[in-house]
Amino acid sequence: MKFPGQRKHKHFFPIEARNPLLSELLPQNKPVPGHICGIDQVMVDIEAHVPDDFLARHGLSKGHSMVLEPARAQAIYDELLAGRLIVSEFAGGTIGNTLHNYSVLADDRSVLFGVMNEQIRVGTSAYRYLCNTSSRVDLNYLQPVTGSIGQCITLISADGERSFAINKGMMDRLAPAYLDKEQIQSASALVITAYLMRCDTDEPMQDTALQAVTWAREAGVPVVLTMGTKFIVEDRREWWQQFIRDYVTVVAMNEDEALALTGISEPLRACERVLEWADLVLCTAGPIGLYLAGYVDEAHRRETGRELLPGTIPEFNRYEYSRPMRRADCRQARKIYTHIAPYMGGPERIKNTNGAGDGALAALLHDMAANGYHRQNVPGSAKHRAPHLSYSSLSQVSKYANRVSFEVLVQHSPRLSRGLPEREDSLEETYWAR
Ligand SMILES: Nc1ncnc2c1ncn2[C@@H]1O[C@H](COP(=O)(O)OP(=O)(O)OP(=O)(O)O)[C@@H](O)[C@H]1O
Ligand SMILES: Nc1nc2c(ncn2[C@@H]2O[C@H](CO)[C@@H](O)[C@H]2O)c(=O)[nH]1
Repeated sequence: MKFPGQRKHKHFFPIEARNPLLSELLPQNKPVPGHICGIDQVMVDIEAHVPDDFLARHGLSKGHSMVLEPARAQAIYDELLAGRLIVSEFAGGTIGNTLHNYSVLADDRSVLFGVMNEQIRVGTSAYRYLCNTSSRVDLNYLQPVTGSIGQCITLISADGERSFAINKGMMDRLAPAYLDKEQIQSASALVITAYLMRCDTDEPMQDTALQAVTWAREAGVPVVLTMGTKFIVEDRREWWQQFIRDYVTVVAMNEDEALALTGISEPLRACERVLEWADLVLCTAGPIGLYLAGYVDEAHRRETGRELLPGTIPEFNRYEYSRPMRRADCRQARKIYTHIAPYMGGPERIKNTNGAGDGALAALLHDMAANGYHRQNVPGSAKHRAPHLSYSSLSQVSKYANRVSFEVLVQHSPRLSRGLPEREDSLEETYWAR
């Protein structure tokens, strides 16, 4: 596994160096490998650039994701095709993107649970999906189906905002029998999306997701939930709050989803509320940057070296140099927060914002998985005197997450085509320099 973020040499993982002392301490000479698991509605993104009246004409809501009747989705597709407006067909799905980006950033294995066409012809959506997925994403557990994976018509407006119209195909047909308990219970994290819960009542996806989170919870594997779109949350706010209380360790959302979930529009206050139900919160806020919120035990808190920030919670970033912990692992839990403005003030030109949030989450997952990996391989390290959720501080993770979002904004697809530049050897120093 690569080190999360790009740091100076002194911070690099010692475990790859084959330290002879370490080899004696550990029964095995090879580092124990880690992995993360995710469940997704397997789909491709079919991207087209359209004026806003196109969305209005087709009854689509800007910025959101709607599942359409197949005939309606087909009509949109045909119109785009006739107008030669389709620019690409690329692997998508919010969890597929997150796992792919995780594998690219961490150079580590991730396991995707989902469906895949039993027979694949060159050039079809299923073929595109496989072509555009990192070889570090393990696709061996996919459930074969007769029928197609989903198609997500991704409509990009002039301002870079994206709206989704989905032709679901067989994407919600994933049955619990195609999960692997052992893989889930030995993972560093299980990632799911709220989208999984909007399947039809006769489709198994919701039950499958519930089975997976139950197994993860049983084994103490962090469950990471990304909210998807505000509409899913708005419809069942109480249900989601209870779901998070019951199963979820980390919530990832943008400020609209935060509002839908908590009724609070200010991201910091919304994060504070979500901390009543979960242990760690990532809230992206477009051009405002992003917030991370979590808990630390008073005995392990670390004060920031940056200036204290004003906000609805005054000096909220005071302990942002702390590494987050589960609330239940703290003797005296304290809420901690950090905020970071967009990397380098944001890109000069945003290609499209699709997947910027997924990118930030992949970075957070990388740091969490790195912590598990390090704990397994160097269990006696001072880093693990307390059970932290991440390897780095809240502040450092936010920089890394933001840096990855930036990389997604300046490229075309939500999936990273390569990792971050190796020579960016210190985030601290290069962070604000253009
Ligand atoms: N207009 C912008 N200018 C500068 N940075 C931006 C802009 N939009 C997004 N970002 C960066 O990308 C991150 C994530 O963006 P955003 O809040 O739009 O995610 P999202 O809505 O969850 O996206 P998606 O659902 O497509 O993955 C932000 O925290 C910020 O760092
Ligand atoms: N799993 C899933 N992903 C979606 C849905 N709608 C949009 N997305 C994905 O969200 C990604 C951006 O976050 C895009 O690449 C889309 O493929 C949905 O209903 N389910």
